[in-house]
Amino acid sequence: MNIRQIPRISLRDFDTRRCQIGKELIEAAENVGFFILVDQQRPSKQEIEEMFALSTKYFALPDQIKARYPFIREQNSGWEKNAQIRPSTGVADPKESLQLQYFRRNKYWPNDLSDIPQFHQMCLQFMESSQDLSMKILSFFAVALGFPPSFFSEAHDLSFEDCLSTMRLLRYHDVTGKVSEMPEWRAGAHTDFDVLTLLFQETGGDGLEVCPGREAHTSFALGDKWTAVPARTGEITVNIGDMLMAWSDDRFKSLYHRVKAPGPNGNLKARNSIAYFNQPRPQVRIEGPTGKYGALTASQYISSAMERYYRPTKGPE
Ligand SMILES: O=C(O)CCC(=O)C(=O)O
Ligand SMILES: [Fe+2]
Repeated sequence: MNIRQIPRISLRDFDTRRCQIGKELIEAAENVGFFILVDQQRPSKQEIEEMFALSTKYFALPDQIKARYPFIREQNSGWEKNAQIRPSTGVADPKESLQLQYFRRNKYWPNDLSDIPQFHQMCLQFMESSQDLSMKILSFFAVALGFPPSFFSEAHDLSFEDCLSTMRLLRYHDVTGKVSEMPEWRAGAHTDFDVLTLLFQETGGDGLEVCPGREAHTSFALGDKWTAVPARTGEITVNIGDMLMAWSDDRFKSLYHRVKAPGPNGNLKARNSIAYFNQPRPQVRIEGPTGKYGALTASQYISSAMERYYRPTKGPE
């Protein structure tokens, strides 16, 4: 398979067009694994712009302040800078990021940012609207797999104390004057280990590329045919993660993706993105309808994936 086009799916008039939207989502999940949502009600373009403005303010804070909540691997929470070494490249992504897990919001989020007092509240709201949209999408996938429509909403219920869904604010460094010293990739090739990722990009921040052709969630399938995914503020790039590929017995595809660094004539300014990773509650059993793979709990799946994903991660700098 050699995709040249990432499907664009309009969510306009969601309630009256449910059937058509569901068909398009399932087709995109089966045949591609990446798609772009447009015309969604929430998170609205304005909410997304406000979130990017908040993220820019956060990353502009001095490193000593951000380092008060350092990345802790066991908790998949906190701030890192130049510390995530992707196994595919062996070098650290030139970026900084902050991971916020919904259920750890009281202890592990920066709740003391005097320059950005609205930080906690805005992140919370953005996660909640990302959650609602994710569950709408996942209800179609649940039915397609023969599960009840609420199957994934129950597995990802944010009202429980332990739901692992995570938002990640990302900022890839400004490379003005430094192009020749920078690694080729802003984010090295990887798959996401969650169930479903919503990725928010900003116009001007191109570089995301995907590699089609992965047949099993256990395989690497790193080909050499990469397709660019355009970055436009207000649209939402969605991709299937490894856990959903496993849960669907490999029917829905979790693709390798990466972020290419700009060349000398590209946009050298910092690139922001925001990811919302849907991860189920730890004791949920991941087992597909045909039983192709043995059942694992989400907690077991995430621990082994974190090991692969972050194996060589350095401590915070
Ligand atoms: O920044 C991007 O566009 C992609 C980020 C990503 O793939 C990730 O954090 O898993
Ligand atoms: Fe990713």
